[in-house]
Amino acid sequence: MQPLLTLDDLVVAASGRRLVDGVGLHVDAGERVALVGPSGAGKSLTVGAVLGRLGAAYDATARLRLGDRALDVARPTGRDGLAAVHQASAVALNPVVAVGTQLALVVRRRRRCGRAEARRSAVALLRAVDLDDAERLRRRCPGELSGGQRQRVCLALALASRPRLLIADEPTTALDTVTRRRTADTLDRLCAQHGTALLLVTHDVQVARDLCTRAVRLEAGRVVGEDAW
Ligand SMILES: Nc1ncnc2c1ncn2[C@@H]1O[C@H](COP(=O)(O)OP(=O)(O)OP(=O)(O)O)[C@@H](O)[C@H]1O
Repeated sequence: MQPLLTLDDLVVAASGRRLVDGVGLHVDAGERVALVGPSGAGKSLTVGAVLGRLGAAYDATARLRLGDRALDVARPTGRDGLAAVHQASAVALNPVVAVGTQLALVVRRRRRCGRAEARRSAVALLRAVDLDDAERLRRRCPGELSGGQRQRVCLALALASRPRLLIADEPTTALDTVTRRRTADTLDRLCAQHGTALLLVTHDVQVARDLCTRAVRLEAGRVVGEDAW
């Protein structure tokens, strides 16, 4: 079977330095893979390249495929079926628009449905990420939510497009221990429910073990090993 995502020989350089050197990995449909390694190992640059979001400061080359599509690591186009959530996702929320409205917009873009249906879907998505009292919460702007609630809204936004692959870059790192556990459980349940594949960036081996079945280990910009459990 063809992997859902294949990355081969990723090289990322900036200011004349090779920061990522020949990284390769694959994720099968519905599979959950962790990208682990110490700070500075190249995890974020690797997923940035997969998302085509590295920006002009970097020179990046690789062979990258999503299903049968070849993608360019230097541009974010052609990523249908792929969604991302990261540690700082919450800052990308529009601070002056109610979170329910932001979600409904994504739903409408994807499904071309009416406003009422999009609003119902937005509430359902907020409930799906275990946000209590979704009906009331949808009317609030991001600043009126806690950090953990905002991170869940970001997860709901990522899942609103019904991705085949979710890339989660340290999605729980900024949260306290209890909220981290709850968010990891939600991620686990939602991926299982929808058969969504997961590429999880984490430096927390326990989170990797809880959520994934395989880990690719990075160090100093190179793959140094793989673990499966
Ligand atoms: N624009 C840049 N110029 C020079 N070095 C850079 C640049 N961007 C990133 N780096 C370096 O590239 C290396 C890999 O960075 P990356 O953010 O991918 O690490 P990471 O594994 O995600 O680390 P962390 O877990 O701390 O987020 C780091 O040593 C970082 O300092």
